[in-house]
Order: sequence, then C-alpha cells, then structure tokens
Amino acid sequence: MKPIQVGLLGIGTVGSGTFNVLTRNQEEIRRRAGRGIEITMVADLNVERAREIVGDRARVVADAREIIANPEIDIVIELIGGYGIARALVLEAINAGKHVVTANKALLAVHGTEIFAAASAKGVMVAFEAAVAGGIPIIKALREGLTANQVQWVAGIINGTTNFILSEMRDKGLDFDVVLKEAQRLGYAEADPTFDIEGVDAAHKATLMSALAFGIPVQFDKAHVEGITKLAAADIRYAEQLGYRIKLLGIAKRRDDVGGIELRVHPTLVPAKRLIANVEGAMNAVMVQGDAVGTTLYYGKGAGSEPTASAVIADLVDITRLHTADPDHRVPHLAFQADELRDTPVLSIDQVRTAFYLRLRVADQKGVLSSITSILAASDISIDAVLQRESNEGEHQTDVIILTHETQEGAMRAALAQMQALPTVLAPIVSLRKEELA
Ligand SMILES: NC(=O)C1=CN([C@@H]2O[C@H](COP(=O)(O)OP(=O)(O)OC[C@H]3O[C@@H](n4cnc5c(N)ncnc54)[C@H](O)[C@@H]3O)[C@@H](O)[C@H]2O)C=CC1
Ligand SMILES: N[C@@H](CC=O)C(=O)O
Ligand code: NA
Repeated sequence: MKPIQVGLLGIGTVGSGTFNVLTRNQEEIRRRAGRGIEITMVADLNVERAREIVGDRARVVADAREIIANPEIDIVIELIGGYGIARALVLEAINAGKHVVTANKALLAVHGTEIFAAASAKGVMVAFEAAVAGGIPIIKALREGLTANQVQWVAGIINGTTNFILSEMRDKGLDFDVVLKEAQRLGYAEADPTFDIEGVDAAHKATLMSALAFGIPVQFDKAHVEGITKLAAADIRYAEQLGYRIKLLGIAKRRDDVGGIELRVHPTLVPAKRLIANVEGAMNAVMVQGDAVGTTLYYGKGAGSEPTASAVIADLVDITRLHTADPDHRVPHLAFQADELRDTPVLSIDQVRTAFYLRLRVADQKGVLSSITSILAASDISIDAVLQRESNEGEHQTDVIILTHETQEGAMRAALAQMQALPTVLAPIVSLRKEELA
C-alpha cells in the first residue's frame, strides 16, 4: 500500500525530532502501522533551516496553507505553537478533511472545545499525546489503559523546565536565571518561558488531563495557576529538613463531597520518600489514582526534541491504523463520548482542601508561638509539626515553620490574615500547599 502522506507545519525542536525519528525508524514504524508513513511536505518560515534538516526527502515551503491545500496530504502535524496562527491552521486543516497531530497544549487547553467539535463534525481525529508530559504516553493511559476506573486524582510534574530549574538550584546552588537560560538552550522551554516559570504550561497540561480523567470540557480559564518565581531557597531547605521536597505539581482531583473538580498548579511539598519527589531535571512524572487500579505512576522525558517526537509519531501510527475506521468506533478525543461530557464545576481555590507549610518570621519573644497556634486552633486548623530556626536576617528574630493537617483554603486564608496582623510577625508569611499523594 502507498505510504500515508503527512505534512509538517513547523520544523523547530519537536518538528526536526519528528522528521529525524520517522526517517530513522521508518521500517519498524511501517511494520507496526501496517503502512509506511512519510512526511512529504514541510512548512516553516525559516525555509533555509528546514531544507538543511530534510534535504531532498520532502518538499519545503514557507506557507503552511500550501500543505493544507494539498489533497495528497492525509495528516497535518502542527508544531508551530501558540494560540494564533496555529489555531487558524488547525481549524483549516480539519475543514480540509485532514487528521491533525499537535503537541500544542496551549492551543488545546484554551480552544480545545472548538477544535474537537470541528474535528468530530468533519469525522477527523485530533491527536495530542505530545501535548502532555512529552514522550510519556499519559494521554494513552488516561484515554484507554485506565478506562475502567473512576479516576480520583491526577498529580504530576508536567513541566520539565521548572523541574530542571528546581533540581539545579537545589543540587548545584545555581541562580534561577542561569538555569533558565540553560533550559532554553536545551530546547525545554516554551517560546515565552514565562509560560513555564509562572505555571501556565503546566496548567495547560493539567487542564487537558482533567478533561480526560473526569469527562469535563477543557477549561483552562478555571485553573488556579502559580509558578516557581516566588519560591525562596529557605523554604526548599526547611522543607528538606521536614522530610519533604518542593515540586511544581499540576493537580486535578475529583471532590465528590462537594460535586466538583479541583484544578490547580502550584509549588507543592511532597514527602521525600515518594518516587515522584525524586524525579529530577527535565524529567516528568504523572501519578494517577483510580478506584480500581489504585495508584499508578508514569515517568519519562517530558520535553526535548526526540522524546516529544516519540509521542507525535505514536499519534501518527494510531491515525494510520484508524483513519479508515467508522468515526464512531474511534477512541473519543477526551476519552468520554463527546455528548457525555459533564459540566461538573471546577472549584474555586477557596474551596480546595490541602495541608499547608507556613513560614513566619517572628520576634524571638515569649508568647509568640502560642498567639499563632491560637489563631490556627480557632480556625479549626490542626497542626502536624512545628520547627523553629534562627533566622539569618537579624538578631531577636526567628523563623517558625508549621505544617498543618488538611484544611479548606478559604479557612487558611482567613487565618493567615489574622496571623499577618500580629505585631510580632515581622515579614510576609510564606504559605505553600502540601500533598501526601498516598
Ligand atoms: N520543545 C519541547 O520540548 C516541547 C514542545 N511542545 C510543543 O510543541 C510545539 C513546538 O515547539 P518547539 O518545537 O519547541 O518550537 P520551536 O520554536 O522550536 O519550533 C517552531 C517552528 O515553527 C516555525 N514557525 C513559526 N511560525 C510559523 C508559521 N506561521 N508557519 C510555518 N512555520 C512556522 C518556526 O520557524 C520554528 O521552526 C509547541 O506547541 C510546544 O509547546 C510540546 C512538548 C515538548
Ligand atoms: N516547556 C515545556 C515543554 C514540554 O511540554 C516543558 O518545559 O515541559
Ligand atoms: Na505524552
């Protein structure tokens, strides 16, 4: 049978990996797919660089629309990124009856509802394994492998850049900016790296996982998003002393007690003994807890050229196997049938329940600790552990670190305001969320 023809839009980090892996492993991939898969056209604004990568193995054009207009092309891979031109091109490709593979989590987390609806109307597939945790087949696991389960929660290190920054800062004592530049050089960071360090990229991915896990539409605008830019070295150190590591986690959790879903990204204390706490560098790891299967863990490279290409090509193979099947017999885009998605609300951050780490810089005098613990007790927040450490900031000051048991975020916020108002609390209180992930 003639190879299936693929058009590649954008041949940068992931695009070049995709082209190279597909070329290198073409025979093995053909044996799996049942048919050859060939990238016959490539579009990139940087035509010269694209030609250097593909040589004479594919036709290179500057205008992506030339690929969409080509009736020979069955599948379009979108690896440009962003919400602008990528959205237009993906919708145009769908309307032209092409299947789409994309690694663009930003696009799908924000415009997924529109894109999946357009694809279903046209009877084409939009595949996005590379969009979450790069090479780790977490989309496959959530859509297919775990399909028997009521998923309880999903929690993951799903941004390689920030995990790399946290690891390098802790292990080598390097500055934030230096490590970020290195992550950019290695091809891990987004075109706009604030998406990485402010938690936005992780929230895009958590949004997609929440939809797959709970059968809700993608709703990035409802996600609570915090990055790592405000994290202080002192808290990383104190957390270690208490037996925890700080990781930027994307979390999606079902809350049957209130009939909602928690969707949040923030630095999180995780027990150092958990496998996920020991995931270092640009590696990703996702934990999924299902009612039947229990806790599962998926680990691997979440960013970079060939690891991400691995996921893109897995989608190409899936589409090659399935494109002649009746659309009703394909796996639904978001794991649940499109007409079975529910409007279960995403909870506001005030309704979220977690344990907390608090650091208070206080005057080193009698009665300070009891005034703090009284406020927590009055707010029904119970204390798990307390640590007191001399502060480097000056004499007669001390750092009090408190770990609490689980409480509602709104209650903690109110208690924090009261504690902050104490004259003996000398600096803004640091509060971080803590998850046991058991
Ligand atoms: N780099 C990584 O490790 C990962 C990236 N992704 C996603 O993959 C996508 C691509 O990322 P990268 O390869 O890192 O980006 P990149 O910036 O390395 O590559 C993008 C390419 O698109 C080209 N381009 C830009 N506008 C274009 C247009 N209008 N027409 C044709 N070509 C155009 C650029 O010249 C460039 O070669 C993004 O959505 C990103 O979020 C997903 C997982 C991992
Ligand atoms: N910028 C992202 C790339 C992969 O999605 C990351 O650092 O994880
Ligand atoms: Na993946």
